[in-house]
This record gives sequence, structure tokens and C-alpha cells, in this order.
Amino acid sequence: MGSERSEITQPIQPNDSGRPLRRALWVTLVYLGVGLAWITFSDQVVERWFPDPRQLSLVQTWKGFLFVAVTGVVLFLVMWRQLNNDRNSLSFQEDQRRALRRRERQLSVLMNNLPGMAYRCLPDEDWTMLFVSAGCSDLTGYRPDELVHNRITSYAALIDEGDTGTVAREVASATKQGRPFSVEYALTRRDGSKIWVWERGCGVRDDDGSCVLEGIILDISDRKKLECELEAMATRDSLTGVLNRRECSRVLDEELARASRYQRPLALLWIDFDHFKEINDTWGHAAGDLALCSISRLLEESVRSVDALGRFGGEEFVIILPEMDVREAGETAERLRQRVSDHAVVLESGQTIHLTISTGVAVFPDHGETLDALCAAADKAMYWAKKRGRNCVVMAQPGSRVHNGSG
Ligand SMILES: Nc1nc2c(ncn2[C@@H]2O[C@H](COP(=O)(O)OP(=O)(O)OP(=O)(O)O)[C@@H](O)[C@H]2O)c(=O)[nH]1
Repeated sequence: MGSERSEITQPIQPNDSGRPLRRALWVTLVYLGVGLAWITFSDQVVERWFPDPRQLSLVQTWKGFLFVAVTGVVLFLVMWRQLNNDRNSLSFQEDQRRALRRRERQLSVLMNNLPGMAYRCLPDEDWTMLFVSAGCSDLTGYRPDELVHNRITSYAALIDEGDTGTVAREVASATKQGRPFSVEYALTRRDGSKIWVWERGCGVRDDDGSCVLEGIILDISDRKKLECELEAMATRDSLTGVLNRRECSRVLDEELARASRYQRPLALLWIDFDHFKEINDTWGHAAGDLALCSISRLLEESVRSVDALGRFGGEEFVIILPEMDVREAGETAERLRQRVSDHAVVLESGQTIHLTISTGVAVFPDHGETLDALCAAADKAMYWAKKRGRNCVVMAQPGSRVHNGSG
């Protein structure tokens, strides 16, 4: 590959069309000068040396033969040299053509077997494609000729609306700084399916000096799916799908910081299922699992999209309610308690069971200003709800002591 590259990139001699003419004129002038000088001076010398007319005639004849022989040899040498040069030049050109064909073949094999799509496009708002490789069909569902020059659709129309601005900004900033760009975005294929792609490219100068973009686009949907699965595994509870304890603490920390910065209230509900051990003992562990899933789904459906539901462990759940004061939080907790007690969990056998929950409510900043203080206050309130006979809501008291066990 390296040697072929150097073969192709050998500097090509500039096409100096005036040079052959000058050389031909120069050779002709030399020939005329030498010929005329020879005729003029050789005749004078010969006439002086051979005064006898018979001898002179013979010498003149031999002089003519000599002139023809010498000019013939010179002509032969000049032509031989020129033809040799022509042959070398033709063979050099043929070598170059062969190397170019080989390189084109390698490029086309490479392009057609790329896992994604190589492209060359204008940096306009349509990302008008000037060239796309055969991988275009697999990637977008459109044939290369349908995408080139926006014949059926523009490439920009396939990019997810939410990503259009980010892609344009990154490409513009990279080309301005003269560095390659690398972006990830969602793409809608011809059949309507969505895929994730990774694009890397750079701005280059075209023959006419204008800027074009060249690069490659790869389908990274599998990687994205794996990333989502890993993220879900790291942040979600595997049984119920709600936030796990670690993620819940992170969200609560984040929401507390926001509430503190903007001086807004934040409520925390600490929920514990009542007599859950009896459910397990009576109906079996699988029925207990089903009940946990069913109730957590019910709770999730019953709160706002800005609220966060998490499982802190066993049958203990928390709900983070941003922007909610003491009164609203109490009402929400009561509404949830009512919904759970009205809800029937349908077991696989078709039988139904009913559960109740005990809820402790703590609100920032009334019952605590830090994560630990707020959790402790809500946990303690839940403990008092159990004490009061379960299936009820208890609001935390400011400055109350924390107990060492609940549920
Ligand atoms: N099926 C199921 N049970 C669980 C899971 N996690 C914890 N448990 C059970 O939940 C029960 C909790 O029991 P306890 O802590 O005694 O509380 P409780 O029976 O709910 O009683 P109170 O909280 O006092 O009303 C235990 O039997 C645990 O085995 C789970 O993931 N699945």
C-alpha cells in the first residue's frame, strides 16, 4: 500500500508545450550552421589543397559521402535518444494508470465492505450528499442514488429532530477549528424504524476551494441498547423496575440541592407494606413478588412525572415529591394510601389479595435540611404510622428523635 501510494503521488512534470518546439528549432539551427560552415569552409580548404580538377572532383564526392554519413549518424543518435525517452515516458504513464486502477479497486472494495456508510456532502442545512457508499442501503433503507443530491430525501430529514441542532453545532465548530468532528444521534430509516448512529468526519477543501464534509457513519444501536441495559441495571430495581436505593439517594440529593438553591419545598414519603410477611407466608414468595410489582406500578401511575419512586429495600419504598409543601404532601400520601387499600392484586391463580401501606411524610425544610435528616424524619414518621395501627399516614414532627428500626 505504501509503495503504491508513493507511485501515485510522484510529482507529475508540468506540461511545457513550448519546450519541444524550442528544442527542434535549436537542433535545426545547429544543423544549418554546421552544414553551411562545412560547405563553405571545406570547399575552400579542399580547393586549396587539391588544385588538380580531377582530384578535386573525387575529393568533393568523398566529402559529400562524409557529410551524409556524419549527419546520418547524428540523426540516428538524436532519434534513438528521443524514441527511448518516449518509450520511458509511456511506460511511466502506464505504471501510473495501473497503480491508479489498483487503488480505485481497493477503495471500492473498502467502501462496499465498510460496516457503515462513507459519504461526501455539502455543509448545508440538508447535508446534501455528493457521494455515499453502498452501505447507505443497509444503514438508511435508501439506495445511494436516492440520497445523493436529495433525490428522494435529504440526509438531514432522517436525523432525529432533537439531535439536528447538536449535530449542526458540533460540525460547524469542528470545521471552524479545523479538527475532525464526532457525533452520536438517532436516525429514522426508510421503514420508520429508529437506529442510533455514530458519525466521524472532517471538513476538506474541494477542487474549487469550497468546503465539503467527508466521513463515515456507523450503526451503533446494539451498543446503545447495551448501554441502556447497563444503565438500567445500575439504577433500577431488578424486580419492580423502579429506582434502586443508590439511584434514589442520588436523585434525592440532587432534588434537595435544587430545593435549597431555589428555596422551594420538597416532600419525601417513606412507605412500608403492612404485614407483608403474612402475604409471603400465606400465598408464597412468588405472590409476594407479584404484589410488590403490582403496588409499585400503581404508585408510579399515581404520582406526577416529575416525582420519583424508588425501592429502598424489602417492602420499603420512597417517593420524592419536588415542589410539594406539608399540606399537599399529606394529601398525596393519603390519596396513595387509599388507592393501595382499594387495589386488588390478582395472583396467577386468579385469586385476589389486598394490601395496605403505612406512610411517613417529611418535608424540606420543615422536618430536615439534609438527606440524612429528611430520611430519618420520614422513616420515624412511618414507624409511628405502624404504631398507630398501620394503613395510615403520619407527618414527621420537627426535631423528633430517630428510632432504630421499622417495618
Ligand atoms: N416476596 C418478597 N418478599 C420480600 C422481599 N423483600 C422482603 N420481603 C419480605 O418482606 C417481609 C418483611 O417482613 P417484616 O419486616 O417482618 O414486616 P411485615 O411483615 O411487613 O410487618 P410490618 O412491617 O410490621 O407491618 C419479610 O418476610 C421478607 O422476607 C421480596 O423481594 N420479595
